[in-house]
Amino acid sequence: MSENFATTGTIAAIATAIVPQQGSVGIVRVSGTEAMHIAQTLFHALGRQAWESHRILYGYIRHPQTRQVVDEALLLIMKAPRSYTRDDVVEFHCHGGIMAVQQVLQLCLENGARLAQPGEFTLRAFLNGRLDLTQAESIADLVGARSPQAAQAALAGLQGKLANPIRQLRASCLDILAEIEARIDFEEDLPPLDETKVISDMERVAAEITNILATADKGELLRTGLKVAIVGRPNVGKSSLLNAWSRSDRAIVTDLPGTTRDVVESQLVVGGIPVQVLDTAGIRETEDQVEKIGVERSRRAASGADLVLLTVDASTGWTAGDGEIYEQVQHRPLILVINKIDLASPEEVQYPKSISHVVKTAVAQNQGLDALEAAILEKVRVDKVQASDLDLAINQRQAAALVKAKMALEQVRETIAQQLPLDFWTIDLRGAIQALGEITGEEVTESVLDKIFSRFCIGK
Ligand SMILES: Nc1nc2c(c(=O)[nH]1)N(C=O)[C@@H](CNc1ccc(C(=O)N[C@@H](CCC(=O)O)C(=O)O)cc1)CN2
Ligand SMILES: Nc1nc2c(ncn2[C@@H]2O[C@H](COP(=O)(O)OP(=O)(O)OP(=O)(O)O)[C@@H](O)[C@H]2O)c(=O)[nH]1
Ligand SMILES: [Mg+2]
Repeated sequence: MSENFATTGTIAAIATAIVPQQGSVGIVRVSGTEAMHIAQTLFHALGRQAWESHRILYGYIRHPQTRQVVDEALLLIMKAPRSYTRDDVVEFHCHGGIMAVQQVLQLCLENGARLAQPGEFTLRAFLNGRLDLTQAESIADLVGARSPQAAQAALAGLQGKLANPIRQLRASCLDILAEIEARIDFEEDLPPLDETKVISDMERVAAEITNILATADKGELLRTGLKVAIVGRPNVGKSSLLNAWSRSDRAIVTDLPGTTRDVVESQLVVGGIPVQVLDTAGIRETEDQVEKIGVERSRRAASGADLVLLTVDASTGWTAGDGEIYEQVQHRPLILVINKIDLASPEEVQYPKSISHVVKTAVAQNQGLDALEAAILEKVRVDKVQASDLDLAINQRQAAALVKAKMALEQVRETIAQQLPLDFWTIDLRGAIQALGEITGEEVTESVLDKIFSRFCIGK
């Protein structure tokens, strides 16, 4: 392992949010051989309570030298191997805010622990065999989930709904490999290799890989979500759209053109997909210094978004200003929102024929938002996320490894077709086994682990 991930020693970290005012309880977690000793040094249990595994003790945390009380707290003990990491774990459940947990963490560090790296508790759970790599990734997904559906998909992964089929595929490949290798090693004693069966077994594996690969797009959408920028001329109703859509007063709305100066964002869920919506300053030529910067930010938001909602005003029709904005964003995935249809017929709006997706709204009356959501899902070519999608939704790392495995299997087919000797068959078959093993972590390099676990938060 890299020095970042030294697997020995006792690690400690604050496991709960460290934003002030963001929790009524704060937890400091400690894992490793010194965990129990640290607990006994710092924690003073009241009365006669047993220091046993899976017990909660009530008492005080005290500075071991000054005896000064740092907090009134609970102590949770989980002895190896019945813990999150499979090592001894203790947790100090302190009062929330940041003062208590920061002091308790400091005391842990002064008494035999070192600060945990991001994801290091989960890394230990992986290295100690409690979790496979897909389950560890699911934990990061669960913590980062921005929609109930994304959380549900992460939980399925945590329960092994990806690991199990991948392990089975790898086991099938290992069986095929054993069949072939036996023929290489003990050629004379065995019946000849059933080539047709080898091929059909490999095809079954390849077909299953294809099925699993088909879940990657949805997995990506559930994990990273969509960034949607609302752009248009001043006063067309962009901020009103953000507010109506998010059922909030997030953005200032007035009848003065040029109200919004900065990018205002809101987090929504559309058909199960987390969506970050950006309301932007109305785009126009202006001499106002502040507004100029705002307009520049609008352009940047549009070019950084997965989808642009070009919003126009039905009561003014399509104007030259709309045309100029369209020219700037037309190469991006785009939906035209014709707003204020309570004031004028949308049929009067002469928009360019190159625009394929059009939605008519009166956002001030909450009209047309369902149609807008439907158009967004259609534009990004996904159906609403179904419950069955949430059982299996792979990430990009897993997809890349599956593609590698599939290509390796195709290569074996090629080798067989060319009637090359058995030794050659095994080379690519081993490649497929290796790629499948990378997904669950049976075969994984340190740099891959570094990449996966460094994305975790500290304390996880
Ligand atoms: N206070 C607290 N809450 C938490 C966690 C935690 O670590 N601490 N968790 C984590 O972040 C999650 C719960 N996950 C956990 C997963 C496994 C074990 C555990 O001890 N597993 C043992 C089996 C225990 C037994 O058999 O009784 C094991 O798998 O070996 C504990 C928590 C969510 N809530
Ligand atoms: N009648 C009607 N008025 C609307 C509708 N949507 C917005 N408005 C009004 O249009 C005016 C401008 O709305 P905003 O949401 O501030 O417009 P904006 O596009 O954000 O404007 P800037 O921030 O200046 O670019 C306000 O007076 C809104 O009440 C609508 O659907 N119908
Ligand atoms: Mg605005």
